Amino acid sequence: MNTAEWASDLWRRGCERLATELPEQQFNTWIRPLPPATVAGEGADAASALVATLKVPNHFKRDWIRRQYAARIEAILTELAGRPTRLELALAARDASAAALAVPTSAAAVPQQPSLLPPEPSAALRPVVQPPAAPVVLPSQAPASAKHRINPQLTFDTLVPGRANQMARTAALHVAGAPGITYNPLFIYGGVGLGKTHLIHAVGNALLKDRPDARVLYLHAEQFISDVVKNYQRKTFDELKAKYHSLDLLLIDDVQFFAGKDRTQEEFFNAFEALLAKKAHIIMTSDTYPKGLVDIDERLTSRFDAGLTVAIEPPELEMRVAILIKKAEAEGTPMPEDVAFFVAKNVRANVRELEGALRKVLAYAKFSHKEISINLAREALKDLLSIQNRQIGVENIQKTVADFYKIKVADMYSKKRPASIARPRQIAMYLAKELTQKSLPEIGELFGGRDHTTVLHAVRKIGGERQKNTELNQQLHVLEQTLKG
Ligand SMILES: Nc1ncnc2c1ncn2[C@@H]1O[C@H](COP(=O)(O)OP(=O)(O)OP(=O)(O)O)[C@@H](O)[C@H]1O
Repeated sequence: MNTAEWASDLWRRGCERLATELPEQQFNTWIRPLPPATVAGEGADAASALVATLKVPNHFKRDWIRRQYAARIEAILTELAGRPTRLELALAARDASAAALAVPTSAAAVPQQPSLLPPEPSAALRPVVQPPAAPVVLPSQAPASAKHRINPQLTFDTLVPGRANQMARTAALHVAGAPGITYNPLFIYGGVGLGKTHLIHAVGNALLKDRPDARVLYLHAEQFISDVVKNYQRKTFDELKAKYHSLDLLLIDDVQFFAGKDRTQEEFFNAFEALLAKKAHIIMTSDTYPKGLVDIDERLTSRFDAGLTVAIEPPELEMRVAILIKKAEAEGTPMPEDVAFFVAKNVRANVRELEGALRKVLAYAKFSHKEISINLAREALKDLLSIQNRQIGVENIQKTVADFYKIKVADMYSKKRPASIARPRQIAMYLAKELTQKSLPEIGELFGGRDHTTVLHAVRKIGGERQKNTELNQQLHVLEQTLKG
């Protein structure tokens, strides 16, 4: 096993272990999306420490992972490697290997001997948990190597509409009907499993239905990165250009993966400009809004934001019910509404989890030869429900929010009023109201004997601000997901 394989294997095993230790939700939110880890020091003196470097896309995630998981990751890697292993969390572009890359400032400035350049830092180590394999579609004119299918199941018809995806769906429908005109680029962001990939496939499918000869390409950002690396190594820049610059519609998933990949960003910038100039449409997805992206060149992020940026939120109860009913029907096993409500009330995080729960219920009904009922669903989802039903306590909310904003838990009960303390306290009150059954006076009591009107004020203030302030909204999502763990 060579060094890269050894490091990759170590990280893979570390992830497997973490996946068994952490609630699925936390693993999926914090560990699964991480780009590749590199490990330095292996193979040297067996007593010396290894340094595992994980690249994280922004300060926010770095701080959270450092506080919540770094010690455990270090302990696991130390055990698996049999050597002390220190964890470093690097903002993608600032680590040494990325900084060492010479980056051409324009396509014309590409070095004459690109093979002398090292590949993108992550090229040697693939992420352990890959993003879902990305189907690609190109019509007949496309280079043969890139001919694959877009997923025909992911259409507007199979996408359940709701408040959570209303804006994004409307914008996507608009683009599908008249690509290249308005909302270009369309930037869709939101948490894991909320339907971003589904939505952009739906645009591709719709356009191809109208115009079967349209050149449509769907790909995950990781594939773009490896395409750039491959073409640089082979010096086939024309192929790269031919593939991307000639499209009518480019659908690119998870652009946060471009963080720190300067050469990739350069090529994407070129493709982006070429496509917009010829009125081809670009739709991107990401886990955060353009200004929240870190280590992506500002000239790119400002362009990302120049068309329309829309969020997809976690689905509300009615939408979750509708999704369950529709998907059960598609499986040929209708789900009674009361059962759908029961499942939807208990599985709240995202659509992917909802699908997982549905699969369990359907399989349970099939193998036990029983009708689908609430009792059957309760039995089928026993493990999941025991986790969900773990009460979220106000104390846990106070601790999580205090950790997150780096204040003392004691400040949650104190009378201190500086904004750096008062605001996290208001956020904790808001979450306490949202995530627990406690009344306003009870919450006030748990926050150092405050009056219920103070709690009400905080709940209204944070609730109102979250509608307008994307950064706050994002932070609240992260806190909610972590607390629901
Ligand atoms: N509104 C919806 N109606 C029907 N199915 C949905 C809806 N939203 C999501 N899904 C389904 O949920 C699953 C997860 O969705 P998808 O892969 O599109 O999420 P995502 O936001 O791209 O997540 P990630 O960032 O983790 O890739 C898919 O099977 C998708 O078809």
